[in-house]
Amino acid sequence: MRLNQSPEWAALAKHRAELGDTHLRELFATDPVRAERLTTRVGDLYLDYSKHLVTDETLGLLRDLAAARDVAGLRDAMFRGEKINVTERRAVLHTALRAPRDAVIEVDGENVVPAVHAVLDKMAAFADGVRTGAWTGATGKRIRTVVNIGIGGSDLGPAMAYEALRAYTARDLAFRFVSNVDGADLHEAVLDLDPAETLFIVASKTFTTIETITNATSARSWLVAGLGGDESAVAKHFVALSTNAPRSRSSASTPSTCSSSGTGWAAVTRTTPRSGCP
Ligand SMILES: O=P(O)(O)OC[C@H]1O[C@](O)(CO)[C@@H](O)[C@@H]1O
Repeated sequence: MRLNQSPEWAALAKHRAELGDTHLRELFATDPVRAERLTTRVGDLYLDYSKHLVTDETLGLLRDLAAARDVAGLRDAMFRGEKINVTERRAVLHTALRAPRDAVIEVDGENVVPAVHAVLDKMAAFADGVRTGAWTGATGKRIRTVVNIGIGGSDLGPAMAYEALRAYTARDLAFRFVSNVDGADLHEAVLDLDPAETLFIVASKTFTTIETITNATSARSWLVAGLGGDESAVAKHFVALSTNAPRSRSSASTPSTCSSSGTGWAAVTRTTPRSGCP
């Protein structure tokens, strides 16, 4: 049964209609401790839903809906590593990405935490190299601008992380995000950049997304043209962020890029054509 056809959904919709034009001011006036009652702490997060149009009845109806859809059961299945992503038939282990090194999270009987940390370590080592200047562009110049090419979650995710952690970014590095397949987006993003100082991150979970591959291919042409036609320069200016290691390795835009062991954990790593994948 679809969510919006369930009796619990209908009860919520009816309740919403009954609330009508009730104003938050009325809810605060009739319940002076509302601000204390309808707030909670979860770890570092302070959640304040007192300023939403909710009453005790609303919360009860929401709980009924969650119970009817087995949210708690699915949450537990997620933590157990069961394949609750039914469209991709895979586990949804965002929890594993945040787990400490010594945690044990099993998928199909295998603890995935070491694989996650191996990828995180690789990503950190690469990022450190860019920040310190140990990783340079093909001409030996330091990387000054990082351009993320991706769409949907592969644009919003990196952009959100950048916005959230902006205060901690290296101030001698600039970051740009290209997602629109309209060539104007990439054109404007690289207009004032020196290819010798530019690193492209091609972010795509599947590495099959037409907009991203199109933009990456255009970026590659811009880079090679800007560096005097030197195709080998691509290896120092493109990395892939993907769960599809084979595809990202063979991509024309990131021919020298390796992902991790194909474990399904997103990886951003690279190598030179000479050294092969680590
Ligand atoms: O990361 P990918 O595989 O390039 O996909 C990009 C986006 O395209 C979608 O698959 C569909 O819009 C989104 O779910 C995803 O964020």
